Amino acid sequence: MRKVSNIMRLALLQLSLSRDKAANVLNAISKIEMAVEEHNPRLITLPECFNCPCHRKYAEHIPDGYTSQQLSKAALDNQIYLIGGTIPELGDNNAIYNTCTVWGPNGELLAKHRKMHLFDIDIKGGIRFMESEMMSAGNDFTIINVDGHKIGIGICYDIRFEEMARLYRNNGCEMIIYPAAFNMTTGPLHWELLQRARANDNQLFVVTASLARDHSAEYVSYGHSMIVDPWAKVQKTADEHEQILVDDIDFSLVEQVRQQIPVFSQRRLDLYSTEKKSK
Ligand SMILES: NC(=O)CC(=O)C(=O)O
Repeated sequence: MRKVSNIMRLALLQLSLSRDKAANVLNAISKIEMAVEEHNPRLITLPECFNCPCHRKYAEHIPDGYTSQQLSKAALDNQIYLIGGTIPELGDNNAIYNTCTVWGPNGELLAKHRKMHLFDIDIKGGIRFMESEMMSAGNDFTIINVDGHKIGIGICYDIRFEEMARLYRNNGCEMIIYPAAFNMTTGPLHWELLQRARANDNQLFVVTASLARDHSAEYVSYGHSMIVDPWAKVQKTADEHEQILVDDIDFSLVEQVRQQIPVFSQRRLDLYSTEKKSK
């Protein structure tokens, strides 16, 4: 697809999470409207688990469930591309997935990405989390095309897996978007580091949208939604509070860094490789 423009305006919505799922969806919709009215972005991204914790009791079918229908309408009403954070998806097999939906300006479901790497960690004196006790892992990579620009989708813990980002780069992506919610143990240590590492390794934009921090919540999110450019520079970042982060992406930076530091053509593929396996 022909590139319409090298500049794309993004809005990242760093949202608070209440205990009321419908109120969380309404909050997202009103922040989408606010972002569009004030900044006219082409693409808006919501955080991981933006409407509820990832539990079976909240799970919905996609695209027929309540949240999907609201996101579809919001994309259509506001004529935007919408990366719909994540919601717990009830799959046909009765399994639950942590799933990101992607909506086009006509309200159509362009893609859904099921978190591929489940967040199972046990840090002594820090956080223990076993996502696989509730959720199943997705098996598919997701690349969308917005105005001729290929964008890969990952979810939170997926960012730790360099091979996945590399595969997106190898398939032509200029950006990877991760709806996310790091925590107060790993956030200060790894949040920015991982984004800059993925951006640097693959010479593309890395974009994250996080939940806002709430110390009274069972899971305390780190916040700090971020845009990192292909030079691995933090282009823009939020603090920990609920907010709308807006900036223009200049995709010509991708080509610029790839030309000036041509690591991809300098790789020794005669000695090593990273390939997608067929199922
Ligand atoms: N919450 C996650 O999926 C990932 C995370 O917090 C981390 O990798 O650290």
